[in-house]
Amino acid sequence: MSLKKTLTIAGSDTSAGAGMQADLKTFQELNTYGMVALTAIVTMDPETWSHDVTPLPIELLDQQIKTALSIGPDAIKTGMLGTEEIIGRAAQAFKESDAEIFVVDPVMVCKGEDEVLNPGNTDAMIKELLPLATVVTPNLFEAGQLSGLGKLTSIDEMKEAARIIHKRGAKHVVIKGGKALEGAEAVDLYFDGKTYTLLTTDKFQSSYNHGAGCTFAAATTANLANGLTPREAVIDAKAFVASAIKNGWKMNDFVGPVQHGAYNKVEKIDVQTEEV
Ligand SMILES: Nc1ncnc2c1ncn2[C@@H]1O[C@H](COP(=O)(O)OP(=O)(O)O)[C@@H](O)[C@H]1O
Ligand SMILES: Cc1ncc(COP(=O)(O)O)c(C=O)c1O
Ligand SMILES: [Mg+2]
Repeated sequence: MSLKKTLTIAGSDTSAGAGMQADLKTFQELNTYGMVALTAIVTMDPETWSHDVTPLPIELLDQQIKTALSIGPDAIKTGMLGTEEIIGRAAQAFKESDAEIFVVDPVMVCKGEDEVLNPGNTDAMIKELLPLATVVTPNLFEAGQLSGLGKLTSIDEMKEAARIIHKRGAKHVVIKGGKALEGAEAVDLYFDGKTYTLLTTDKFQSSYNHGAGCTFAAATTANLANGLTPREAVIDAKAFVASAIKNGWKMNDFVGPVQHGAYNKVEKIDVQTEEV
């Protein structure tokens, strides 16, 4: 059987819990052939863990995309894009490809950093990426930005944001309440244009959750490439990332990555679904 091919257009997280490293590990765990077009390299100061983001020359991104498209990805995912120009290139890459699946993880901030990567990016994401997205996976903050509603604090507000983001063109929307929404459970909201469904697991006490968002979107991408419906793909991705978070580990005094292989190698976690 030939493997489905999954391409991520994303940044490199040198600590390797998030970014393209998370994507490739997840693509591999879910039996797809993972490929990368790299946008930027993120390094961390060992003393403070503050992040430096160094973009790659745009010509080099163009060359990578050309190579990757010649191999014929079945599904394309975006992660950290960083600039409006790169957002435009990612949209163009999907349009030029034969892929029918486009998963947009609208990365605006890194966990532990409160600085938005580049405020102008939000408009470019709305204009260029949302109309193409099969699934978009904002966290609570990003959903507030993409919908224009600002800070979201309740399921009702998440529903309103999902409706607006869907209207802006994304076919399926998952707003990750995750770590940011108060409560004893980790609740995400899935909207397919008709029905709102809450996806819920226990909220694990782990603060070793670096890379959770990338891992969730990468698992969604691989699941779609492997033929799951969008609803099945996001429910299974939620189970995949829940195992990864529960089994996250302490890397140093600043950060702990998720364990990308925990779903296959340690335990599977139940996801409750409820229409609201
Ligand atoms: N403590 C936790 N326990 C269980 N699931 C979590 C926890 N924190 C986040 N998640 C889940 O991990 C996924 C990524 O969410 P989140 O960490 O909010 O995204 P991001 O990394 O993009 O900010 C979501 O499915 C979310 O519900
Ligand atoms: C290259 C890169 N992409 C994406 C992210 C976002 O990671 P998360 O999955 O924790 O939202 C980070 C965070 O450090 C990163 O370095
Ligand atoms: Mg994220």
